Amino acid sequence: MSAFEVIGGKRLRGSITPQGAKNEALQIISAVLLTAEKVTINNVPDILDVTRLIELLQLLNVKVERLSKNTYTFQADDVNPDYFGTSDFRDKSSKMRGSVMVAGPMLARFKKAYIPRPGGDKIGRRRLDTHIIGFEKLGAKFEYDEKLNEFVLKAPELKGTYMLLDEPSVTGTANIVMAAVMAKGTTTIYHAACEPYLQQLCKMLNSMGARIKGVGSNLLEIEGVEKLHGTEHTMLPDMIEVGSFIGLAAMTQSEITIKNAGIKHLGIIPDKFQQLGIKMDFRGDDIHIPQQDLYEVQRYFDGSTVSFSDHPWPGLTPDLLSIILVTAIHAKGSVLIHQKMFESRLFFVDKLIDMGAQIILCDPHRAVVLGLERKQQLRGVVMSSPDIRAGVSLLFTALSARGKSIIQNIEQIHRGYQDIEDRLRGLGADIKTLH
Ligand SMILES: CC(=O)N[C@H]1[C@@H](OP(=O)(O)OP(=O)(O)OC[C@H]2O[C@@H](n3ccc(=O)[nH]c3=O)[C@H](O)[C@@H]2O)O[C@H](CO)[C@@H](O)[C@@H]1O
Ligand SMILES: C=C(OP(=O)(O)O)C(=O)O
Repeated sequence: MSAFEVIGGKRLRGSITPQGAKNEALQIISAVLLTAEKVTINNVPDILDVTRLIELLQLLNVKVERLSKNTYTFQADDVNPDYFGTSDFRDKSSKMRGSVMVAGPMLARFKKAYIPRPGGDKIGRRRLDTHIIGFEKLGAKFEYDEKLNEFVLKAPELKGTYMLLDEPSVTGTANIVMAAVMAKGTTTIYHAACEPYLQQLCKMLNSMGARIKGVGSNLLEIEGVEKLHGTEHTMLPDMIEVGSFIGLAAMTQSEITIKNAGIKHLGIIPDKFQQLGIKMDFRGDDIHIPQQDLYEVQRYFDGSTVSFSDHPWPGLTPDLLSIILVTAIHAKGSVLIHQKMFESRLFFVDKLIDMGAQIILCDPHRAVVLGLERKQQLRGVVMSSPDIRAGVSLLFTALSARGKSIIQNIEQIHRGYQDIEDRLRGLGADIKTLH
């Protein structure tokens, strides 16, 4: 297994361009199964989870052509649904969360779907109830195979209906939308997730002939159509990468410009980093972060301590809380980080404490960070990346620490960050891979 070796404490400088969005890519690439016609997708991030999903589609007999590093065409005109339900499919699905989203399109087009236990980050319970209940409401029958740990769904006919989701699950909403676009009649989904990932999925489906209204809200109305046709779609810049790079600039006291950041799709993300005291200028679609020796955390109007907690869109995405946590380590002031959705995403603070950070883990969901105000430096240590966002947070913390750090298990980071070593080196970081 490879590791990064990082010599920290250097200021970085330059420009960096975010990749196409990981979590959008997983939805969009699954959606190519909904038509027999050709679909062209631009700005596909070259990351492990995407490569694995594309491999899964190829095994389902989808024709895949790579036109350039980040542009692909897909044609699902001769799909082999028998690959579903094989042990190879189960094995490959268990390596990423995104695999769960081939179920919606398969159900819509081939009347049958298998959902083995998906992979993805081990960050707490990640139930699939919203997906399964949504499919059931559309008319699918399911069985759960306890031995194989797999849901088997059958739906000779999907029928539109009203549903109020138990929670606005991101992948769950995407799956139900994809199952509903060719169902008979109208499907109404209330309490739907509405992240930019979903807005982009709906936009793409509408350009394929679907009839989805309410895009961007938590009330979607989908009028079923007979069939969908081909299209061309371009992925948005990855908002989690944009947030990550803002944190990196501040932590390493660097001047960095994030090019083509997709500012209008970032929602509350820039405001949250501004609350940490980080200055930024918006120049067209670029975000310029000036070099700042110290940033001071704001307080609420009543003078109380600021807390950062996750919330479904348009609230703060849970995927940025680990980055916000490590960014707060060097700040002037204290913050509470409250990770509501996942119960195992904060344990990586152990390693940060080893490095010299002042953090109190109150319980699995809450941590208080007492900013060091640049009065103390962090020291490099050997650590292992537990999940994708904690991994990149540890990497950036290592770049802000004195001396050498080793970050093991970097496959977790490569799941979601394209060419991260080269891109950081382009900013002047001292980083190399140890094989
Ligand atoms: C491939 C992909 O797109 N993964 C993202 C997707 O995962 P994913 O779609 O798996 O996440 P879900 O939206 O289903 O929910 C994640 C967890 O949060 C809980 N939950 C969810 C909504 C809510 O209002 N309250 C609540 O507690 C769920 O029970 C679950 O345990 O969305 C997550 C939440 O933004 C992100 O962290 C993941 O990066
Ligand atoms: C939790 C994440 O990914 P996944 O859902 O693919 O595990 C993430 O992208 O932060």
